[in-house]
Amino acid sequence: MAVARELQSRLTKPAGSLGDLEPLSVRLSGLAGVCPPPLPEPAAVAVFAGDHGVHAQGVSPWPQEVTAQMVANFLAGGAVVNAFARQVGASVTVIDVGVATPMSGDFVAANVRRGTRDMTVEPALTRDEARAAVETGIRIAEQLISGGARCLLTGDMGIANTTPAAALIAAFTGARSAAVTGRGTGIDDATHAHKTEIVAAALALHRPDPADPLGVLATVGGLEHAALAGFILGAAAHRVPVIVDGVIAASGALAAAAFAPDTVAAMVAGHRSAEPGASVALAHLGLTPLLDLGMRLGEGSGAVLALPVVAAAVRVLHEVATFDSAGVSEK
Ligand SMILES: O=C(O)c1ccc[n+]([C@@H]2O[C@H](COP(=O)([O-])O)[C@@H](O)[C@H]2O)c1
Ligand SMILES: Cc1cc2nc[nH]c2cc1C
Repeated sequence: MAVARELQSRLTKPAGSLGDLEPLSVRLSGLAGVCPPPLPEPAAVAVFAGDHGVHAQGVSPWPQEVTAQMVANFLAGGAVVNAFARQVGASVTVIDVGVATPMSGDFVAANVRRGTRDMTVEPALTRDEARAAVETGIRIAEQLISGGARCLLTGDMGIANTTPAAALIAAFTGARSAAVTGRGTGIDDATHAHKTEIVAAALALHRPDPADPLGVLATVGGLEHAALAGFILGAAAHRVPVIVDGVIAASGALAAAAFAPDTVAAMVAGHRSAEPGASVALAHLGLTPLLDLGMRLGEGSGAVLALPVVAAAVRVLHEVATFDSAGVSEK
């Protein structure tokens, strides 16, 4: 990191003129243990899909079957994340960690159970189920890295999954339900008020202990949230940067940081999701999002859009001339 900072100071640009890209390039040098660090390519998106028992509480306007239908859409290449991934040259891998509807197709089959239990009634998962999903996330990260990926991007699909994301963010940050519960795919004021109460009720029922991340994931989390936590742990363990997408990924990132605080060093916040909990989570992690486009789609869409920004931050260290080499006068 010291070498990267010193190199940044000699490049042909005023110090600090690349804003957040400069500390990002320094951080990625530290992560890789070399300056300049490798370009973040090839890049691989992993979309973890799951369903949620809390859907029965009327927290999302969409039917649960949409999760499986969107998995088919990802596999056919027709979703937004596919279009964005083609734009930046990233691969897309889809993993079923907990979809309720039976499916066939070319996804990674790692279904732990067909949807979580309703967290307002009982723990969403057993500790063993949560652990299985975390381990799937680790395994997917390791497989993508051993296949050559030098940057991982988080993706998620799960109707109603912004509700457990809000509960996880409240549990790990101590924020109130009202500060982290948002409108998800788009709900009216009455449904939003109801969803905020559902999150508060689940937290009051389970009183999750933030020092026990597996317990938090099991009581108020989801299978894709747990898998995303593992995916981030796997990336960090291999010193590969992981671009965190929206609010679901941010809740998984909090779990990863609770398991192993050093993993934050591998995280890059791709964008600021419109979902309020995302900003609460990123602030808790000390991460500044690269993009702020008012997006709230998920699937990994915001992470994929941020990839060229991460690549550009690294490319500066590889290619930009120094004042000395280019014969440019210093101030
Ligand atoms: O990534 C985000 O910040 C984000 C914000 C709002 C919605 N989503 C996506 O929308 C779905 C969950 O929304 P909901 O309203 O059903 O909880 C799920 O498939 C997420 O990927 C994702
Ligand atoms: C259509 C649709 C696409 C999505 N992609 C991620 N979450 C989604 C939710 C819906 C409803």
